Amino acid sequence: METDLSPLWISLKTSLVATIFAFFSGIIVARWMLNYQGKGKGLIDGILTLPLVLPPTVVGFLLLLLFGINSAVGQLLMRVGVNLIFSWPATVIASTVVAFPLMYKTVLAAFEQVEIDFLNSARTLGSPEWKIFWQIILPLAWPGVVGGTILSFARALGEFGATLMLAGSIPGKTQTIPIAIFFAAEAGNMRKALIWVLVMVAISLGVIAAINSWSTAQRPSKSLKIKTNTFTKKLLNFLIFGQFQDVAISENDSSYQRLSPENSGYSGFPRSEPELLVNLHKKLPDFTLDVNFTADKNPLGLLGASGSGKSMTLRCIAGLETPTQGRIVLNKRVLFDSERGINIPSRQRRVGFVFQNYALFPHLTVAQNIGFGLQNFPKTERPKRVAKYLDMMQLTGLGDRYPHQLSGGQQQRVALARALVSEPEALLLDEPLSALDSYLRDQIEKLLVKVISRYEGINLFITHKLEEAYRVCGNILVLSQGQAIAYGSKEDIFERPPTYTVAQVTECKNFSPARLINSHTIEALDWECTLNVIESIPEPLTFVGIRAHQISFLNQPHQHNTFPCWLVETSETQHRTTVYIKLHEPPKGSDDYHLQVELYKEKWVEFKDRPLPWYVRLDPLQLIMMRE
Ligand SMILES: Nc1ncnc2c1ncn2[C@@H]1O[C@H](COP(=O)(O)OP(=O)(O)OP(=O)(O)O)[C@@H](O)[C@H]1O
Repeated sequence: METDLSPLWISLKTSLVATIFAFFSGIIVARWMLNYQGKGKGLIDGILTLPLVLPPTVVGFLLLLLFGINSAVGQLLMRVGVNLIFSWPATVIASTVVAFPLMYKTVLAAFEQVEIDFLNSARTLGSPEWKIFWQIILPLAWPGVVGGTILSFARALGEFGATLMLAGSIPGKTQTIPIAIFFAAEAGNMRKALIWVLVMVAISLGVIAAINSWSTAQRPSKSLKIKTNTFTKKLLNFLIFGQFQDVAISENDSSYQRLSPENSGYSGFPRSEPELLVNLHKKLPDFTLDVNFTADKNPLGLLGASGSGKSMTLRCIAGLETPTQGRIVLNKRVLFDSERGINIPSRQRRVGFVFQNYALFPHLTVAQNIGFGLQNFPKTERPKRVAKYLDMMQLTGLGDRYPHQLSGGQQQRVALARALVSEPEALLLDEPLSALDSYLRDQIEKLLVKVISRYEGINLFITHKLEEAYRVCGNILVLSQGQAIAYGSKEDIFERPPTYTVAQVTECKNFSPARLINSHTIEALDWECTLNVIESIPEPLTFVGIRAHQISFLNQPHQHNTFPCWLVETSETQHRTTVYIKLHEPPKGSDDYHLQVELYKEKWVEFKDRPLPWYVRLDPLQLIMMRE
């Protein structure tokens, strides 16, 4: 008996075409839903997912209502001579409708998994949203897209109820394998049904094997190790550098040596003194940011406790967050003005951003990462610029590696090169050294200081390390609970912090409430002493403080502001000892101390065995008088 193989071909043909439709529509709709923030998002998502949860016969019935000859669509199609019902296209429609939600849901989930910092990073590098989608979101979500495609194919292949209702069971025309199995079994032809069942099982096993192999391929992406094949790499080269072949990036390229701002093709860098004016008000549910400052060529360090609003300030300047009110002007260009309704998108701000976690694109090589921000530059110039910055950041020879093949320090330098390569007018660094160990930190900090000193734009630098801020920046802005509480040269901020909070943020350890006695004398209430002062006393005086390393011990009480003291306890780091002391009388316990003094170990070893009491001097020149 000759076997009619038409159900196999119809099934494969239908599933394939339905998968192609589901593939494109799923990606397009998922992309749209990713950005859609309007009303009814949940409802729209529910409607799009409905065919996944409804019984297929219900879907088939609804499709009949939509496309049947009595419906508006059916009537319209009839007028042009098309009757969809009980035709092969009807099998495709039914399969597409049931396969679509699987594609849409899987792809949307994959899109949502792409880290927001990758997208923000691409935005600050000047990429429009459609490029970000093609070059970042889609490649990173690709394993999910493939998984969704395989699932959609499997669902389309197994479709039965909706197809039967809309397309019927016409052998050689609309009869698919699942329908053939049903009718064979119903007619008592168990042998025929079994053969189709075995065919289905074989195809299903093939699909499961495909899903498994893709899940395995997807797993490395979690550790950001994306496998990129040669074709993908070339394609990305084409998208980024404008050429398919591997981009020759060599520091020996003579044309690279000739590159200078004058012949670089870029003419946008302002020749006048750079200036950034920031006046920001941003209201969040549990936090309000209110800062107002200017920055010039001198690097500005942003200091403040965790959650004080440092990152939010940088993100508003870069256009990654929108202030509720305010104005941001960079080199006379208004980037944001709430009153005039101006909000320049991030990609047009010409602001380079280095993220705390670097946000290097894991599927792009080092050269492609650095070249990502150069897509508006002439094609011939891009590799030369990349080579220049590879060299500047001591990354020569690493252009072809992927981020996961680099050390933390190398990744940091790539992030810096990527932010700088297009010569932005401002460079914003959000704790750029925080992920490095102390050895690398020192090395990269030196490089950073060198690079920043050559950089001609505005530089804002967030750090939690005071020494780092002191070494890298000329000016300091101190934030506390969303407010700028001090702003000035680093010397002023560190030597004369105006308030208790600024002194705390700049790591002053010793404080006492204080009261004015006369223009040269104050009383330190907690320390139970009277102190002579030299500097002018602020009004109203509330606190006096002194930094732990600026307190000295004497052998004899022979000067002003010298008091007998007793040792309470000590704590040690590898080079320094912190000594806790009680003034005027012996301590009653380990918490009973007035001051902490920091000494180099050698000095402490010299001193520690001397008989008590010792004498401690609070130098009038080192006293910090604060208002609050
Ligand atoms: N998208 C957001 N929605 C609501 N609140 C937010 C959002 N982003 C930040 N915040 C809040 O804004 C405040 C400031 O956050 P920000 O990240 O600027 O702090 P930070 O000073 O940079 O802290 P850290 O030093 O820990 O990075 C925090 O209280 C934070 O919870």
